This record gives sequence, C-alpha cells and structure tokens, in this order.
Amino acid sequence: MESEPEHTHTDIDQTEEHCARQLLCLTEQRTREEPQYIHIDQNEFSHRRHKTQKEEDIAICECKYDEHDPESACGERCLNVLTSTECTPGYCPCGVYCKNQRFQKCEYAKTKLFRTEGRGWGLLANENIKAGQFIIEYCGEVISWKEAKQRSQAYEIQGLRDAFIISLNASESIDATEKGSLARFINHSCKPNCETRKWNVLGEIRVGIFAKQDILDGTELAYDYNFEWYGGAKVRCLCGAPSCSGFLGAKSRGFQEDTYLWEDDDDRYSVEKIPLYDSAEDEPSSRLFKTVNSPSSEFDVDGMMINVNVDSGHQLMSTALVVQSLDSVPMEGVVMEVKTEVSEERKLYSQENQPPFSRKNAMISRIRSNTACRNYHIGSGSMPNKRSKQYSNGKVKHGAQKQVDAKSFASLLASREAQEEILKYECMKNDAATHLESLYNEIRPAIEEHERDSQDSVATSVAEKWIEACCLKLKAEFDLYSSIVKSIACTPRRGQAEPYDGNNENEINYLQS
Ligand SMILES: C[S@@+](CC[C@H](N)C(=O)[O-])C[C@H]1O[C@@H](n2cnc3c(N)ncnc32)[C@H](O)[C@@H]1O
Repeated sequence: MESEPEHTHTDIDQTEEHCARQLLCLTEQRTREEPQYIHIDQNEFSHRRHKTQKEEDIAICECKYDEHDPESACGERCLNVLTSTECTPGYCPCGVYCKNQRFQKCEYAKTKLFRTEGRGWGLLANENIKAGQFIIEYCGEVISWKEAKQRSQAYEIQGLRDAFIISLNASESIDATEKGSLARFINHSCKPNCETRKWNVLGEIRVGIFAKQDILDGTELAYDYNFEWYGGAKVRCLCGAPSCSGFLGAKSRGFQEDTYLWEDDDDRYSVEKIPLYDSAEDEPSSRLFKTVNSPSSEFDVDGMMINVNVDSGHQLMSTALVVQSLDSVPMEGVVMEVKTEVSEERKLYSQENQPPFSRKNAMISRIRSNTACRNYHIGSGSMPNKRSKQYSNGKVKHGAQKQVDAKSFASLLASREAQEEILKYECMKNDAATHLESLYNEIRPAIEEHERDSQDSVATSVAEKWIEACCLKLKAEFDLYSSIVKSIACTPRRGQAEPYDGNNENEINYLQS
C-alpha cells in the first residue's frame, strides 16, 4: 500500500487560531512596513509534485507496544527514530500508539510571538521544553536551488531585510517568506538553545526545530542560521552571545572572502618592496632577500605557506617544495557600529580573490546534518588564510593574501626571456583560477551542500573534477611564484649594467641594493 501524498495546497485551518495567524499583519519595526505571510502547517511544492512513497521504500521499525513502557512505542530506541525517519501510518507495528509521527501530526511545543529589541519578531517558548524535544516544523514553499537564488536576489532588490530561505539539500530550499509556519519567526543566535534537524517524513525531507537543551517557559527560541552570505547588505548580529560572530553569515565562505580585504593605503605591496612575503604580523617585506642565502625559505601564497629550497648555486629546486595549509582564525569579536551596512567598502578596496558566486545574492540559511546521520566534512581548500587585527576605531582588518603583481615584477627585469617566462606563468595561473571558478559555479550546490551536510553525498566525478582543478591552480601558482623567485635571484634588474655572472656575492649585493 502506498501512503497518501502530502497535500500540495495552502493548508488553511479554519479554526479561529489559524485564521488569526493567516491574517497576521506584522508591523516591521525597522522599516515600518507591514509584511504579511500566509500560515501553513505543511510544505508546499511549487516546482514539482510531492513525492509518493513506494511501498518497498517504507521503513518499518521493530518496536512492540508495551503499556508499561511508554518508550516502547517508537521512542529513542526505535530504528526509525535512530535514522531520523518518521513511521508510516498503517505500517508501524505500534499502530495508534506510535510516537514517531510528530511532523505528520504537528506535535509542536507551545510557542508565542513577541517583539524583540532590534531583531523584529521572535518566538518564545510558551511552556517548559525538554532538551531534544521537537518544537516546530520549518514550513514554507519547497523550491529549486535556482529558484531560491533568484528569489533571494529579488527579495534583496525589493529591500526585504529579513531572510527566510533555508537550504534543504543540494538541489532544493524552503522559502518561508510568503508562506510559512511560526518557525519563520525564530531568530538566529550564535549560542542557540535550538537546532534544525532534517527528518525523512513519508519520503520527503522536512526540517524541524529541536531543543538543544531544556528551555524554560518564556525564553526566546533561537538556532544558528549557519547563514551563507552571498553579497548585499551585511546584517549585524544582535544575538548578544559572548561568542557572537558579529554579523549574520559571518562564518560563511562568501562573507569571509568579501571581508578579508586590504586597505588602499597599505603600501606593503608596492613594487619597490618586492612583496613576495607577507604576514599579519607585518614582518618586513625584505624577508625574501634574506632567504636567498638560506638553504630554505618560505613565502605566503594565497593562504598557503610555501617553503622553497634554494641550492648554493641559486637554482630553484622544485622537488623540495612543501605546501602546508594555514589554519584559519575564527572571526571573534568583530565590532561595528551600524546594524545594516551596505558593502560600499568594496569600491574602495582592490580585491582579486572574488568569490566564485554572484554577489547580487543575499543570504540563505543552511540546515546542519542530524546527529543521527553520518557526519563528515570535506573542506574546499579555497578559503583564504584569515587573520584579523583590531584597530583603535574598533574596526577589524582582516588579512588576505593580495596577489603578486607579476607584470610589475617582470617590468623590473632586464632579461626579456625572464619577463616572458613570468608573464607566461601568470597567464597559466589566471587560466587555472578562472577554470576553478567556473567549475565551482557549476558544481557549487553539490560541493557546498556536502561541506555542510553529510546527508548529501558529492558524486565521485564532481569531487575528482574539483580536486583536479584545485591541484592545477596550486601548481600554476607555484610555477608562477617559483619563476618570479628564480628570476629575481638570477636576473639583473632593468638599468643594471652587468648581467648576472654567477657570482653569488655580487648577486646578493645586488638584491639587497
Ligand atoms: C527568519 S527571520 C526571523 C524573524 C524576523 N525577526 C521577523 O521579524 O520576521 C530572519 C531575519 O530576522 C532578523 N534576525 C534574526 N536573527 C537576528 C539576529 N541575531 N540579529 C539581527 N537580526 C536578526 C534578520 O533580519 C534575519 O534576516
């Protein structure tokens, strides 16, 4: 027997309470606009039909109802509960006693809407809630990833500040902007008392808000949005947690890549200073010169610390290359003065590390994987090295590796051959970066979804493509930088009369001049 498909229409319960909710007009404190939403208790599917569960796919647990043991009827030990799957009515051995149909039966905790200070509406616990308890389903319109991207951009353009789209898996999202449950009012906290969990309900994945801890009646409910920021306004987080990351989406790739910028007056990369080395500690850029003498030197390239061994004859030994990823430093204690800040900074700063995704988009919240599911993580490896530095005005400056200006280097050299070599390698490096970027756009949903959710697997072919492109980019970068190091070490500068004569001493003098 196949289970009935879930309904696909707006589910308007005609009880007084539901009518009241449906007609709820919320005064938006910040903008004084009155956004409306339509209350639904079940997801709606606009781009596809609701899945119909096949009989062979129905998971049947082995629980046996025992009236003396309330946990017996699909409690924590139930095989379906352990795999975050709801029992299917008519198939569960516990029949009407089955306790594992909470999404289907809307077994929500009692909650209440309230106005927050500066964060619009929020949701309160209206009874004591136990750790692990299902609180409410995050309902909305289930839409494709593409549609979510478009809607998110459209909402941003319309000036809608509150973001209600959460990603469901690699290909779909839930949009609760126009239609949703009360879960749409739950705010973000960097130290949340709730969390999102995905459950398989009659063959569809649904998202629930669950208590992470015991929650007292009257406490605001909050979960970590795990927001992915794609551009547009940066919204200051007002959760008030000591470990607050400062902005919604501050931990996301897009936000971090956008935020780690150099300021214009930072002259460490002027050609004169031969900017091959940099660190957040502002170590002298002349470090490279010193390293020519040493058997092993290191410099920082796009978040990788590269050790280069130079033999006594100053020939670069590429076989001695060691590439180590630097650990990223979490953004703690970011202090800004305004609540919403349109990223005007971007116009002021030069930045070559463009995130591989349209900047027009706003934010989409991610759902973390369930504890009951496999939980592993593949990092993309493309995050820049992040270090932050607090200024007296309270702002934080984040260090990213600015790209070496190969053309400027080449123009310093007298040898045409050396110039051409550097430019050739730069071209190859740029091609590799462009290729990686376009590949990333292509496979972005799969890669990012897998990074955040172990329930969604990345196809081997996608992973292989990605790894290959990453390696190609790294190799191209290495080739470029090694050709620069080699040229600087072995080629006279323009305007210098004597070409390099193989005399070590002369060369070191020349480099230090
Ligand atoms: C899903 S809605 C939550 C309900 C929203 N407060 C309302 O009035 O409709 C998410 C939006 O609420 C606001 N918000 C949620 N948590 C916040 C926080 N910790 N700090 C600042 N704004 C927050 C942001 O505008 C965010 O885009």
